[in-house]
Amino acid sequence: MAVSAVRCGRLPITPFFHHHRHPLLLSSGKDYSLRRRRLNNRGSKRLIFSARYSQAQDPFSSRRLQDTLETLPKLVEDIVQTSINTGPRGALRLAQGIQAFLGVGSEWLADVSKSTNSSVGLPTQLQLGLLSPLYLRRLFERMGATYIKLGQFIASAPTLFPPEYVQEFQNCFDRAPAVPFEHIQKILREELGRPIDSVYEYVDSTPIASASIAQVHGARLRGSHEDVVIKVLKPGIEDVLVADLNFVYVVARILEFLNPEFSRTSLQVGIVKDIRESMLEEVDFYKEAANIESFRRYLEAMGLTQQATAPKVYQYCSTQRVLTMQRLYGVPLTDLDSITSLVSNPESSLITALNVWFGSLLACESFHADVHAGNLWLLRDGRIGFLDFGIVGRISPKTWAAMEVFLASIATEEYESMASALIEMGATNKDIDAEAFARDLEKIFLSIQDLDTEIVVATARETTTKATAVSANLVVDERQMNALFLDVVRVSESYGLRFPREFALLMKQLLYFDRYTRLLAPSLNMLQDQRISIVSNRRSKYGDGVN
Ligand SMILES: Nc1ncnc2c1ncn2[C@@H]1O[C@H](COP(=O)(O)OP(=O)(O)OP(=O)(O)O)[C@@H](O)[C@H]1O
Repeated sequence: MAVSAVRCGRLPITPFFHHHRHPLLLSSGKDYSLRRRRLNNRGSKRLIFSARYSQAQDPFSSRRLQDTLETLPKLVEDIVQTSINTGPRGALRLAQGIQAFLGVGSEWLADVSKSTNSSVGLPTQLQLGLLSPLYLRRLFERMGATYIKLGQFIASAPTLFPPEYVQEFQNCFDRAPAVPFEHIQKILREELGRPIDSVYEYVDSTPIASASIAQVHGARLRGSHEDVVIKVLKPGIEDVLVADLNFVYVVARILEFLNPEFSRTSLQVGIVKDIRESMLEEVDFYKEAANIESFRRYLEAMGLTQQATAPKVYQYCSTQRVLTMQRLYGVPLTDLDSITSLVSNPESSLITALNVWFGSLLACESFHADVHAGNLWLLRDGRIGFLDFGIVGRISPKTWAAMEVFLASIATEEYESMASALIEMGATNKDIDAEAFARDLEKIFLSIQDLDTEIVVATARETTTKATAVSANLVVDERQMNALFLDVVRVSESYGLRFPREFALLMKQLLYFDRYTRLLAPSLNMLQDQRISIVSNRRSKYGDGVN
């Protein structure tokens, strides 16, 4: 089926939240586009929810204050112990931190002086100083590895952080200056325990990529002459991580001390533990290698190796700090021009990628939780390539079953089942008024009509019949869609629900996929298309499911 779409100022897009109240079916062959812009002021036009927000107890009531003071000695002891563990690397990191702080501080001052020259007052962004989402994000980028990951974690955890921060941190990019090649060579020699040229015919001195944690170089294996890439952990990164994670831990402890409500919002146990674990996993390439291998086993077991692949890992030249893997050749799935030169039907490549990924949610021990544009490729041989298994998630069948109902309910606009699916997923010990919850969810989705919307008309030609069907979709832009999702989370939380991290990881992933869909298959509705099996029918066939 050939698909083309009318561009309406932006890229032709199809919504993930397809709103079927609005489809506009037109007579065949006639392209039509309509742009609809309505007042879009979500800040002032807040929805009124019937939920009761639980009143946090005053943290400084006399009883509470007494309790809090009793925990002070433990806090001081913890902080002292953590500082001792951090050692001299703490001082070095502090110096780097001050440098980053001064850098972003001077950017802020420059912006303030520009604003004070204008007649309009100081924007809120500037009033908040370095704590505003924008400057904090810039500060994090300058602070490197831990903070960039922390920033990306904030972006992927709308259940835990304020929406303005979640949105701003979606722009938190992980690029870092390359480490000189001599340092990389030294690490390779030490890790391999033998001369580099006994393992590789050559290693390209110019890196393919350099991020905060690792650097990637192209190479060729001696003997088999296979093309590989070597991912090398940057020198000293573990020290930086230990110092930073300890610092984050201390901050969390202090926050918890000042406001014990934090412990209930799982800041302490949840966030810090999660960041600590997932970051420490990312600096252990044995873990990444194991994730890749498990994904390859899944492809093998499901007979999907003709459709998709992940790079083969060469164990004999991989260690905790060096990962040697098969070099894949292809283009990122978002590079439309290159993709159309490789395949005639980008839509079917996208459908394959979606099916393989959805299939892995339960059939594989872990799912790839970071399939952003750079990590999902269309290979020269037409297969889909999955890269970078540093961040993975694990989902229980119970959560996924509820997630399936939730996704289906978005498509069918059944708010009762949406409410019960969310209740099923979110941990709570309260009794929830499911009906009121469903009504509040409905309000959110009805509010989609207040968004800056656009109708995209797609013509889809059935190649066999040559008939042309024209359909239209109401679309919302990505940020607004995030806002919509955040509204769902916020109203759910107002009913006392707390979602597991995997819920946020899944939603983030769906938003990435939505972006690919808009680009490659504008008339495809990911949640409704029969060719995409979101509802896992393969679950029982491969025994490695997680419980
Ligand atoms: N097997 C491979 N074949 C070809 N290129 C690769 C391969 N693995 C990595 N690369 C290249 O190196 C880049 C960075 O690799 P990878 O994503 O694994 O590292 P990272 O440090 O985790 O980066 P990020 O977190 O930004 O994705 C990829 O975007 C890709 O261009």
